[in-house]
Amino acid sequence: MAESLKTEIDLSQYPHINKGLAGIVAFSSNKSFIDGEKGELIYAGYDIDTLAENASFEEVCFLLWNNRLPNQTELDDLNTKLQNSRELPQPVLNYIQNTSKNAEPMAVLRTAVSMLGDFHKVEADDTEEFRINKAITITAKIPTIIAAFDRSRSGKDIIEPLNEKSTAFNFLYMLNGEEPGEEAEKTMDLCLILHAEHGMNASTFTNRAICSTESDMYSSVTGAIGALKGPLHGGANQQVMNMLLDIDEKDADPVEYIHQRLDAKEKVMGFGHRVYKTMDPRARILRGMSKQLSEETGHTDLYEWSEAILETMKSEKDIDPNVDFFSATVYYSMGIKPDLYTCIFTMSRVSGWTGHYIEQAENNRLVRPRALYIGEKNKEWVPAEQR
Ligand SMILES: CC(=O)SCCNC(=O)CCNC(=O)[C@H](O)C(C)(C)COP(=O)(O)OP(=O)(O)OC[C@H]1O[C@@H](n2cnc3c(N)ncnc32)[C@H](O)[C@@H]1OP(=O)(O)O
Ligand SMILES: O=C([O-])CC(=O)C(=O)O
Repeated sequence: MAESLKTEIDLSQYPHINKGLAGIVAFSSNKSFIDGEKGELIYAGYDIDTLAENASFEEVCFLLWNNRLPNQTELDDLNTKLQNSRELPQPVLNYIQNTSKNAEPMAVLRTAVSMLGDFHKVEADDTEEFRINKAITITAKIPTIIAAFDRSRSGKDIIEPLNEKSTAFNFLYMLNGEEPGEEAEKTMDLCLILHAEHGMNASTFTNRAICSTESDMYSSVTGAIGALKGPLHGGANQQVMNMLLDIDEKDADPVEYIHQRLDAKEKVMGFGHRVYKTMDPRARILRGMSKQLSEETGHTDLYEWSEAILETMKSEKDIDPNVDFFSATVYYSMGIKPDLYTCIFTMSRVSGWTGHYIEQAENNRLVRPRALYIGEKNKEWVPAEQR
C-alpha cells in the first residue's frame, strides 16, 4: 500500500507564497497610485485633494476610462450618454420589485447588474470605444437599481430617472422622491469621487481576474460587487454605522465599547488597511465632511463618538481609520439607510472597475496564481459503503 504523505512539500516549486497576496505586484496600471507611508492617493496623475476640490464624479469617470480629463465637449457628451442610459430594462425592474423585501441591497444590486448583461448585445468586446460605452451603461444604471430597490422594499413608488442632472443629483432624487439641494448634491458627488478608484483592492483584483479569462464586463462587475460586499472590504461602512447605532442603543461609553471589542480580539470596522500605514487621505477628507454635516444635522454625538473611537484605536493599536469609517456618519447625516452605504460605494467604484477592465483587456494575460498543496497524497480508495 502506498504511504500517505503530508509533509513532503517541495517549497522550491512555490517561490512566492504570500498569504492574502500581500505586497505582490500582479498588474501594471495607469489608474491610481497609493503612497501608504505618506497617505497619498492619485487617480491617473491627479491628487485626490485636487480632484475633491475641482472635479465632478463624471469627470473622474472619464479620467478613469481614458487616463486623461475630458474637454468641455467630451464632458457634455459623457453627461448626455450617462443621462440617457439610466433607465432599466423592464425585466430587471420586475426582478427588483418581486424579490424579497428583506434581501440585502448589495445582493439585489449584484443580481440586477448580472441581469443587465442579458440586455446588452453580446458582441466581441474588441474596441476601446465599445468597452467605454458598456462602462457608461453599467455606471448609469447602478444608481437606478439601488433607488428602485430601496423604494420598492419600503412600499413606495419607484421613481423614474431624470434624463438630465448629475449622477449625484439624480440618485438622491430617485431615492428620496424630491430634488436634493445644492449642498446634498455636492456632498454625494464628493463621496462618489472619493470612492472611485483604489489600486489593486480585492474587488478590483476580482474584476481584473474575471476580465483576464476574456469574460464580459457584466461578469467582472458582478464578481467585483460580490467582493466589495464583504465586511473586510466595502461592507465595512455599514458595519461602522451599526456599531455607532449599537453604542447609542446600549447607551454605552464608546471608549469602553472599543476596549471590550479589542479585549475580545474583535476587529473594529473602519480601521486598518493593507496599504496605508497612516491616515487614509479619503478618511481625512470625510472626517471634515462628517464634522460639518453632523453639526448641521444635529448628530454631533455620533461624530464625537467617532473621534473618541479614533483616539482609542490610535493609542491602543496604532491603527488609523480607512475610507469606510467617516463615510458612515456622512451618509447617516444625509438620511441614508445604513444597508445602502456599500451600494453607494459600488455606484462610484464601478468607474474604477470598468477602467481596470478596459486596461486589462488591452494588455491581457490570464490571471492564474498557484496554491501550495498541503493535503495528503497517495491515499487509498475506499468504496462508499466501507467508509
Ligand atoms: C474600502 C476598504 O476595503 S478599506 C478596509 C475596510 N475594512 C475594514 O475596515 C475591516 C476592519 N479592518 C481589517 O479587517 C483589516 O485592517 C484589513 C482587512 C482592512 C486589512 O487586513 P490585513 O492587511 O490583512 O491586516 P490584518 O488583518 O492581518 O491586521 C494586522 C494586525 O492589525 C490588527 N488589526 C487590523 N485591523 C484591525 C481592526 N480594524 N481592528 C482591530 N485590529 C485590527 C489585526 O488584528 C492584526 O493584529 P495581529 O498582528 O496582532 O494579529
Ligand atoms: O485598497 C484596498 O484594499 C481597500 C480600499 O481602501 C478601497 O478599495 O478603497
